[in-house]
Amino acid sequence: MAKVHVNSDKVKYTSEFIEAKYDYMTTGVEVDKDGRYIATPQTTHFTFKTEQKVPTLGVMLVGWGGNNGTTVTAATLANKCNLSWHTKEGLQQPNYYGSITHAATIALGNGPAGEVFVPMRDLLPMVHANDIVFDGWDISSMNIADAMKRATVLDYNLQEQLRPLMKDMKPRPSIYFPDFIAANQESRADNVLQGTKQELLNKIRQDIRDFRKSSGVDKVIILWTANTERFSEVREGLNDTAENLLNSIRKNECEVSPSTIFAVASIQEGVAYINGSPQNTFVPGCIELAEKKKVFIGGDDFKSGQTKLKSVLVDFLVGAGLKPTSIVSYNHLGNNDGMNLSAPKTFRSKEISKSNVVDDMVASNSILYAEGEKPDHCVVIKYVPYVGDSKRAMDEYTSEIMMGGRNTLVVHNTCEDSLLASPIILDLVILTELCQRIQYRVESEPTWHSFHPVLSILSFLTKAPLVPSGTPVVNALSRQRTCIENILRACVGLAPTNHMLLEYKMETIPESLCTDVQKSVEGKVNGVNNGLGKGHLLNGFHKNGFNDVEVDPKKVAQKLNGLTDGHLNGACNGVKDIPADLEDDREIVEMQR
Ligand SMILES: NC(=O)c1ccc[n+]([C@@H]2O[C@H](COP(=O)([O-])OP(=O)(O)OC[C@H]3O[C@@H](n4cnc5c(N)ncnc54)[C@H](O)[C@@H]3O)[C@@H](O)[C@H]2O)c1
Ligand SMILES: O=P([O-])([O-])O[C@@H]1[C@@H](O)[C@H](O)[C@@H](O)[C@H](O)[C@@H]1O
Repeated sequence: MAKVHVNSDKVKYTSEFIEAKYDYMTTGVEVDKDGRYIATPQTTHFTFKTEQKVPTLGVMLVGWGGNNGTTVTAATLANKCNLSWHTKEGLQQPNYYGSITHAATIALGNGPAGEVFVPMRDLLPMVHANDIVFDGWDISSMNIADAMKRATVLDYNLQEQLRPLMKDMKPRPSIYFPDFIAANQESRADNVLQGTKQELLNKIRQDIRDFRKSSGVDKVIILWTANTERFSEVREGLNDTAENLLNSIRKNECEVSPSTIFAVASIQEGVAYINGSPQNTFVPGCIELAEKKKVFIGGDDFKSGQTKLKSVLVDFLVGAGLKPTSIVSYNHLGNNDGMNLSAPKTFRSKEISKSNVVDDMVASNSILYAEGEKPDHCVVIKYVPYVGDSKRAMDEYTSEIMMGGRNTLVVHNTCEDSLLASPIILDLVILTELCQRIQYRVESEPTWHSFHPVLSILSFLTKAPLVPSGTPVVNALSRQRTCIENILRACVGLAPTNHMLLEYKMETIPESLCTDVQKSVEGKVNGVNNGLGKGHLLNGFHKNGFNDVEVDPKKVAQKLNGLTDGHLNGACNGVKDIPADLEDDREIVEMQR
């Protein structure tokens, strides 16, 4: 049960559903014959319905034995068992930092003491990471405890505590086509299925059914965190339609990749599939199959570090009217992913996903950029074994500023790749599962609908967001996050967050916007012109040197105006003099202004 309860006649809570009426307000834009933008406000009346029951969730990772797969498994076990461990800095507690569904908050609204922030997960019932059951496949047979050791991501003291819990976790044999990943991966490929592509597809489907049965979970989601593959060729007759793709698998076509076979198997089993790597798993035929089967798919390529920062910095620069003209992104890392990316064909997949992330932001500002104009953008990735999973990203952003000026930002960003990717894996599967429990209808139509099978709400978590055909690709991180927040808010009938905070910007506040203390304090304090704006009261006097006055705004208002509790809770009424014992305080405030 979610902890936030919306008090509205438009929101109905039952044991089974949360049902919320929501007016979706947008703006239609047309350009008239004179070149003017004609903006027309539009309102669509939605009803959202969210199942309250949170299922038990099984997550099958392709590449389970890798750095990300072992780390996310270990992290959930450490949190679930509340394992702490000694490091040179002291005793470390487990946490889910980096996960927006476990460690991020949203601004719910305004209370007596100002804005109220609540955990994002408190809006709607969500799976907790502690409860996820992991399974999966790997071309390496190493058990997950030994693979965790191989990954050298987590502290030894923690690994030793986790070993008993993970040593019996064995990745299932997987599909291995050497041509799709770097040749340097062959040495670990001792856990490989044999057979035609159709036989492999059938085996993966069998694995999914076997896991669902043996684990007893209510739902399964499959996520690819195996090595980056080269791009598959997209060709008419091969994979351009669902039918052609299925025929190509039946005909054992060599150009069908392992990841696409996994995706097809997942979709055919009605299981959502997420691609954490940059390759084009979702060839057109695979997307069509997902659409036909109404199964969620999402991707591509976790947005974890260097690119995540890029989608913030470029958004800031362009949004501020500054013109990035050159972006150089270099990084080196020493994990197995880095070794796999040292091959040109697999690097190319990553180069594409890391390079397209600025396109939407650049295209949003025709003042700065002419049609088709883009900043120089270079991506370099080098394999340096010694640094392991601790990727070093170095970026240089050069921008044109006013009157021919230049600004250059240089960033050094040490990204512990798997510790940044693991919370993203959790958010991907938790948000996907939540979306499976959300339905909507428009106006009073009888039919309930689900989100489009291509789950573009996941864009915040991916470098190269997969979106429904013909819809916009948004990479700006702030917009992506606000999209998630506002969709969750809509599901409980709350208006989208807009950061306007009009309540705190007006000379007089409409009755409907006042909270009790604001009414009592604002009306009386401003009246005596002592400069004690609500900001002072609501932020606590102690910040302004009033150490002897309670921080609680209600008590402060009472003290300021000798008000009874009844006054504080009442409507705005006449201002009284400041009691003598606070007279001297007013002078301090005047000085502070
Ligand atoms: N911050 C990050 O770590 C980050 C960010 C974005 C994307 N990614 C992507 O996530 C993926 C995993 O990253 P990692 O650091 O865990 O890499 P990793 O090399 O440690 O793990 C990949 C695992 O996949 C296995 N594997 C390879 N081909 C397979 C197949 N066909 N079936 C099953 N298993 C297979 C390998 O044996 C290995 O254990 C990579 O594609 C990487 O590009 C990682
Ligand atoms: O997410 P991000 O930090 O921009 O990109 C990362 C790359 O810089 C890194 O080289 C690669 O190994 C990771 O898989 C990840 O893709």
